[in-house]
Amino acid sequence: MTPTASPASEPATGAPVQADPLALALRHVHRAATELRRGTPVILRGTDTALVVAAAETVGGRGLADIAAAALAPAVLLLAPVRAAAVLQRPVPHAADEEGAVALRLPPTLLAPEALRSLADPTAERLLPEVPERVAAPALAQAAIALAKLGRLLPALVAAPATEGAADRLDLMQVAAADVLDYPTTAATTLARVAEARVPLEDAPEARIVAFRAADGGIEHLAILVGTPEKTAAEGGAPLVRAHSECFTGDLLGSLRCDCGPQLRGAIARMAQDPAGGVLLYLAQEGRGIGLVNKLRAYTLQDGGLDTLDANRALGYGADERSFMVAATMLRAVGVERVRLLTNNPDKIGGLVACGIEVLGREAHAFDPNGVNDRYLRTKAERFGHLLSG
Ligand SMILES: Nc1nc2c(ncn2[C@@H]2O[C@H](COP(=O)(O)OP(=O)(O)OP(=O)(O)O)[C@@H](O)[C@H]2O)c(=O)[nH]1
Ligand SMILES: [Zn+2]
Repeated sequence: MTPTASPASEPATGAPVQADPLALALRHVHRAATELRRGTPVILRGTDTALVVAAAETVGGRGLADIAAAALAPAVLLLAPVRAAAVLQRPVPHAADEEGAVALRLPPTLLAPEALRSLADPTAERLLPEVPERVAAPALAQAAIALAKLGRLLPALVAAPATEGAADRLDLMQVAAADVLDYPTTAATTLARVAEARVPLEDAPEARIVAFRAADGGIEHLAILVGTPEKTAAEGGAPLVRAHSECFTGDLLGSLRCDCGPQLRGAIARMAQDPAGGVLLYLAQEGRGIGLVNKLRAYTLQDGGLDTLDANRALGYGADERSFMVAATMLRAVGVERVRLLTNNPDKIGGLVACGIEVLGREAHAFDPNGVNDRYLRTKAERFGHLLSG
């Protein structure tokens, strides 16, 4: 740079360079989700409304004071329908839905960090001083629930319509509700290759790892290329592909609660034996997209009698929060668009096909129950429709 040149972010005229709008939207949403994780409120903006929200799981006295200072009307608690039904101790219409938000009035006894955590978390339930009453949900409630989920927090938020100028006055971050709702799709479409290396594996000496990062700067997804799948694809063939969602407990620690560890190692070994080679997509979608902390909570609920699907719903999450658009984008980036898919899950086939990947066939990928994961595997077959034979 010459001494007279403008900074790299500005052209010679001095006018600011227009940042990529998609990258900007992602960055805002990512920062807003991080604010919620810290217990700081953020302001969601619609076309003509604004909602100040904080996560019930993390908010403290300071955050609640900011909400009170920003609010046009008393704060309510937003919950996913299934969690709301549990708190109200009665069915709520559409409580089986995984979409939607229910609002509860927050009397002063419940507008306190401890009580809010009890309302949010079915694994931390204590006797509440009173049962709250249902009220109409404010505009943008659905985007608030979506933002908490993106932060891998319990989908439970303190919320109030915000006054004009509250963001500047209280130094709170603002984010467009539409950007929050579009985030998963936008993040998947901005994935880019950022690093690549040869990594010989015990079961697959010819392996390479390619790392992908979305424009939000969030956690990376990995593609493990075994053998020469790109060559197979270039010649019109279909390599083996597995879309494997991250499982810290199963993949890394050898947890017996699931079948992820054997599926991961088994897929790599199988690809190494296949002349067409393979691609294992290691997707940062821990716990079917609910995150590790919530998966541990789901395990606690499963030890109390719920199965894996109902445990997710009791936390306020859907049965499966994953999108396979990330997987499709990565496959396209490595030149593989026709695949033989290693899976038992028909939703993965449908998800990839919907994103333009041609699935020529399914290869069963089932391992025997281990004495601990028997119920988990049974639930996957009975309630998720997993196919357990070729
Ligand atoms: N929420 C939740 N997630 C779990 C539980 N057990 C395992 N998981 C997660 O489920 C994901 C495993 O899914 P996959 O093996 O990729 O896929 P699948 O849906 O079982 O389909 P397959 O391709 O047949 O294996 C990982 O992210 C695990 O962390 C559970 O009890 N609750
Ligand atoms: Zn697992």
